[in-house]
Amino acid sequence: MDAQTHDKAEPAADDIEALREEIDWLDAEILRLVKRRAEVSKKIGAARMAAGGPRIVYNREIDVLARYRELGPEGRQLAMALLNLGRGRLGR
Ligand SMILES: C=C(O[C@@H]1C=C(C(=O)O)C=C[C@H]1O)C(=O)O
Repeated sequence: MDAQTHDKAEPAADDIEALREEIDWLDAEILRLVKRRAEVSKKIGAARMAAGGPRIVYNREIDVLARYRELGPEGRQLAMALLNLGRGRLGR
């Protein structure tokens, strides 16, 4: 069995617990990064608005949407959720 075949094989029941641990770790990392992203985005928005700039910079948001395009419709939803989280109360 080559590495590729092995990668595509179903995990044995014994592997499930280890894979779940990896998912738990990944979710914790994703949550940490999403929270940090929202914090940074809010900081930029507050600084820009304090300087009299706009609340939203559409060309930057289009770039963000493009980054997630490879994930299809879910990528768009994910990118929109990230952008919305960064707006916080500023965007409501
Ligand atoms: C963070 C910024 O402010 C807003 C938030 C963005 C984001 O969360 O990626 C992108 C563009 C802006 O509408 C920015 O201008 O870079």
